[in-house]
Amino acid sequence: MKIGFIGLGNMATAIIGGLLAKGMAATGEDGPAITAADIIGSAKTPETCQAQAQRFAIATTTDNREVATAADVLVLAVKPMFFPEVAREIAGTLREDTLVISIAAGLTVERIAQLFGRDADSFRLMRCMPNTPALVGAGCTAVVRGPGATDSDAALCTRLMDSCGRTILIPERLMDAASAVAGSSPAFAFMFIEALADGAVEAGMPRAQAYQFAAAALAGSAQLLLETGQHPGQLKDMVCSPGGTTIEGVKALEDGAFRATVMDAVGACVEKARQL
Ligand SMILES: NC(=O)C1=CN([C@@H]2O[C@H](COP(=O)(O)OP(=O)(O)OC[C@H]3O[C@@H](n4cnc5c(N)ncnc54)[C@H](O)[C@@H]3O)[C@@H](O)[C@H]2O)C=CC1
Ligand SMILES: O=C(O)[C@@H]1CCC=N1
Repeated sequence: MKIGFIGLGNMATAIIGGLLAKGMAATGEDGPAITAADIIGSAKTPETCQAQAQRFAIATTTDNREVATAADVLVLAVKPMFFPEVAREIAGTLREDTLVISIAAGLTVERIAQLFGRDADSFRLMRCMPNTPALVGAGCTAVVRGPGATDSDAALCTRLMDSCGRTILIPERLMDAASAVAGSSPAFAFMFIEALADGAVEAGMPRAQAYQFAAAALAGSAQLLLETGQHPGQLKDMVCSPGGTTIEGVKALEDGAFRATVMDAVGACVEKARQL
C-alpha cells in the first residue's frame, strides 16, 4: 500500500514520523508494517523534498500528480489557501479508488468534493484534524468520515492516525471546535509552558530546568486526568491546600481572566476556521 503526502511541512512530517516510529500494519493488525518505502511525498521546492527524503528515507518529488497517481491513500497536507490549486492540479490524475484524507482546517467534505469536481456521496474522503505531538506518538486526531468513505476506509484512516497517538471519531459539525482544541491547542500549551518557566526563572531557577519542570507538570497533569477520568476542577482542588501557596496563584490567574482568555482563544480559532 502506497501512502502519499502532498505538502511536507510541519504536520505531514509529524504524521510520517509517527507512522514510521510505530511501524503500523497497513492491512490490519497482522499485516506487514508500513516502512519508508511505502511513503511518497511532494513539496513545492526541491530543497524541502531533499531534506525530508534525507530525514525519513522516503521517496519525494516536486510533482504532485506523481504522488496522486501512486497513492492508495493520499494525505492532503497543504495550507487551506493552497488547497484549491492542488485539487485542480491533481483532480484529473487522482484514481477513483484512492482514499483521500484531508487535514486542512476549515474545509468541509462538501467543499473538498466540489474542489475535486466529485460528488461527496461517492468520494472516498476522510477529514482529520491531527496535532504536532503526533511526531512523538502522542498526538490526538479528530476524525470525520465523509459520506462516500467505506467502513474499511474509516478503519484504515483511524489505524493510520492511531499510530500517531489517539483518535476520536466526531461528526463534521464539531470539526471547527476540534481544530481548536486538538489542532491548535499545543501552541497554547507551549505558551503556558513558556510562561510557567519565565515565572520560575524570575524566582531564580535556571531556564533549562524550568522548561523541564513546566513541561513535565503539564504532561503529568494531562495523564492524571486521562487515566483517572476525574473532573479537572476536582484535580485542581486537590492541589490547592487551604491557606496554601497554590490558591494564591489560582487567584492571580482569575484576576487575569485566565479561563475567559483561553475560551476566547478557542472561539477565535473556531471563527477563523469558519471563514476558511
Ligand atoms: N501545524 C499544525 O499543527 C496543524 C496543521 N493542520 C493542517 O495541516 C495543513 C498543513 O499545515 P502545516 O503542515 O502546518 O503547514 P506547513 O506550511 O508547515 O506545510 C505545508 C507544506 O505544503 C507545501 N506546499 C504549499 N503549496 C504546495 C503545492 N502547491 N504543492 C505541494 N506542496 C505545497 C509547502 O511547501 C509546505 O511544505 C494545513 O491545512 C493545516 O490546516 C492541521 C492540524 C494541525
Ligand atoms: O493554525 C492552523 O491553521 C492549523 C490548524 C490547526 C492547527 N494548525
